[in-house]
Amino acid sequence: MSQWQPDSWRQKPILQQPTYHNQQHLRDVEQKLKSYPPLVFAAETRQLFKELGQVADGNGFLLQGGDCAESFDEFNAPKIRDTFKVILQMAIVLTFAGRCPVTKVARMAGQYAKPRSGDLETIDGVSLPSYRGDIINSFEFTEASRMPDPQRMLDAYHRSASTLNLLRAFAQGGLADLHQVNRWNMAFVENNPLKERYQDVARRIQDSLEFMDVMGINTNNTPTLHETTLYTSHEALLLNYEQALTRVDTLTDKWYNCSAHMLWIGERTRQLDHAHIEFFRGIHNPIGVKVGPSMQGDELIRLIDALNPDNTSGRLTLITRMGADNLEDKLPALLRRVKQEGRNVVWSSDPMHGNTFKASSGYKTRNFDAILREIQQFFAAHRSEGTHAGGIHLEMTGQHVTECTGGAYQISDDDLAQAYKTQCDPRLNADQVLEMAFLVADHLKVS
Ligand SMILES: O=C[C@H](O)[C@H](O)COP(=O)(O)O
Ligand SMILES: C=C(OP(=O)(O)O)C(=O)O
Repeated sequence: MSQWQPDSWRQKPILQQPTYHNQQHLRDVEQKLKSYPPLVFAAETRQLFKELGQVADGNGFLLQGGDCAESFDEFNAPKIRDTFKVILQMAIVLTFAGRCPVTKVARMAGQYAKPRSGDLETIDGVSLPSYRGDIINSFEFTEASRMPDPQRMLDAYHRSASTLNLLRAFAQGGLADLHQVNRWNMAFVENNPLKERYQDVARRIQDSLEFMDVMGINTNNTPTLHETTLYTSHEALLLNYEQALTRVDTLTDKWYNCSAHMLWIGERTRQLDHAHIEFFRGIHNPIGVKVGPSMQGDELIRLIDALNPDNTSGRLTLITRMGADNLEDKLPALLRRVKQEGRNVVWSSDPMHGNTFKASSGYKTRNFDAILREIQQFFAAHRSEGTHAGGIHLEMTGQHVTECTGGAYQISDDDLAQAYKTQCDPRLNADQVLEMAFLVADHLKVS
């Protein structure tokens, strides 16, 4: 195999990239980004690697979630805070139910590039380049807005830095206090139409916290009760940007992509002889790869070996996104094969991307029950194959959008128009995603 360099991907075929018209501008932006500070520190990514190693070995759970695509226009503190809060609320429920550590990884602070099914979008007979995420072009449907602009990489970098700064402040500065997080959960349950269903778990968490208080285990003497660690992640799709933020760690002399702690390769760009696999094989971060319903056992083993030749636990997370109607058919054989071949991976379920459809109202949506069904089948498949259902990966927001149908508030096709804000795929809203956590908790208890 030829020698890896941060730019060796440039010799390979590549999909889902923009065509920049001003190549000099592109080079200038790349040079500037290269001179900017890294967004994360390599030692932090090694800590995440270690935690994911425990998940791969069956001793933990990965909760990964956030926007489908972060947006430059919706870049504000309440939005960041609300998603942060809801991730913590979910994590407390899952930790309690699973009796195991939950590693929290946000799709935030860099989730700006989107692969698309088509290169063009057509509205009223006018065809323009598809929106590919704010790091590339703008959502507005005009010729100028849809033109890829390298400057946007710098804008994405600065927004990612600010987002990360606020997340770190929330994580260490008091907003992550477990008592506080539990109060939010109690309020969620109290107001939920299906509160009887969720009350029991919420009350038992409350009792545990009260018991710890009585025993003198409190925020004054136990940092884990008022601080947390939230890692960041995104799809490393736009390799010009990712390369510019890839640096040699001075402590280990190894290459790390310092744009986020964890990066993943999408379903559409994971061809073995293509650029994304080449780029990912050389970075030392923990990485993910999406696994859709077309994946075959032999191909999966080749993919695992290309990305994790040393078979290190924690390096590779396989994020399955089969669709609720396909999972039972497709996943068990892959679980069996990977187990037989002794490969160490984290198995995580993305129940969103295989369950998208167009509602009668015309909106692209997903239904709560299909999402839940895919997660239930994921747990069932792991139970029957004797493997570890290691995590979930959700497109979600802490805000009260109406993008996915169903849930306790029974969002219907006709309700979607009320607050449909996503620029790409539909997200579970704050209530739906918390309900999901309470329902997933039932599975963690028995798995
Ligand atoms: O998030 C994933 C993809 O970017 C998205 O599903 C593509 O959507 P499209 O099929 O509308 O292009
Ligand atoms: C594009 C995504 O998913 P997939 O590659 O699975 O379609 C995503 O998670 O944003």
